[in-house]
Amino acid sequence: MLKAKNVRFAVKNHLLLDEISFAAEKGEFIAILGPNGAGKSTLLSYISNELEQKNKTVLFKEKLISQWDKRELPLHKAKFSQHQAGDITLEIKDVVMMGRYPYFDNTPSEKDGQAVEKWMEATDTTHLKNRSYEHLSGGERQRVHLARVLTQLENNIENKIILLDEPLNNLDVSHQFKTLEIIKNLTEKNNTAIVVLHDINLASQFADKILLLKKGKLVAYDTPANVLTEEMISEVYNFPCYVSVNPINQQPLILFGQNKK
Ligand SMILES: Nc1ncnc2c1ncn2[C@@H]1O[C@H](COP(=O)(O)OP(=O)(O)OP(=O)(O)O)[C@@H](O)[C@H]1O
Repeated sequence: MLKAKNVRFAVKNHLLLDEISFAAEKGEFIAILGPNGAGKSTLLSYISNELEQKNKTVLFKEKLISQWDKRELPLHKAKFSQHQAGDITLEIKDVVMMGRYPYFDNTPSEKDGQAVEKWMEATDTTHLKNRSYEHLSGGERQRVHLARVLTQLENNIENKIILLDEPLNNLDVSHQFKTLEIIKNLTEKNNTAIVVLHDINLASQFADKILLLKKGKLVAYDTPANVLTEEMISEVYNFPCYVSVNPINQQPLILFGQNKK
């Protein structure tokens, strides 16, 4: 579905991504984890073809991502970025409708309107539809952009990919779980999700695979049980931890800190 082969990316002699290779299969939920500055956002932007227009190291559906038609790719791939513009002067329903821009020229169709309604409902943003964006809270803004990105992928195409950079920022616990469940539902329909997360336990609970980064290098890429070990996590995050078992789903449960006794 998506293959990255020896991805290398440098800015002014500073190597941000160092020979990273991995393959994401259809239906997989992949969480990218790693400390601040590890290269998580850079990797997500790179595989999304935002950093190097002649990128020859990322294949999406067997074709170089840089060679995809610019109008066709947004129907198969959507990206949620960490930093959203703060000065949007539109009403919320129009912000979400931006996700349908690849589908119409001047006037949205009924289908476009239905897609907007569907994903506003799912992201719990319907009640905000006539509000102006600039006055929304951080978590509300986050959910509006999530609705926009999901609306973009509302079509009959199979095996789509969604790339999300810290989608849980500013969300309360119930909206964090709702968001992860939306992503999980997409992957259960054979779409692929690659998601940058900071919460290791949520990644452990929801992801099929963890891609662990440190200083631009891929440290591990495997199931949560194989990646989230005490040795690996305390080494990568440079912080002591204890790994237990989450009684809800039997996945690794990471507890940070040191026993002071
Ligand atoms: N355009 C750039 N020029 C120079 N350095 C950059 C540039 N973009 C990113 N970096 C540096 O590359 C490193 C990786 O950045 P990136 O944003 O990918 O990290 P991250 O793992 O997503 O971090 P965080 O968890 O803090 O969001 C950081 O040290 C950052 O300062």
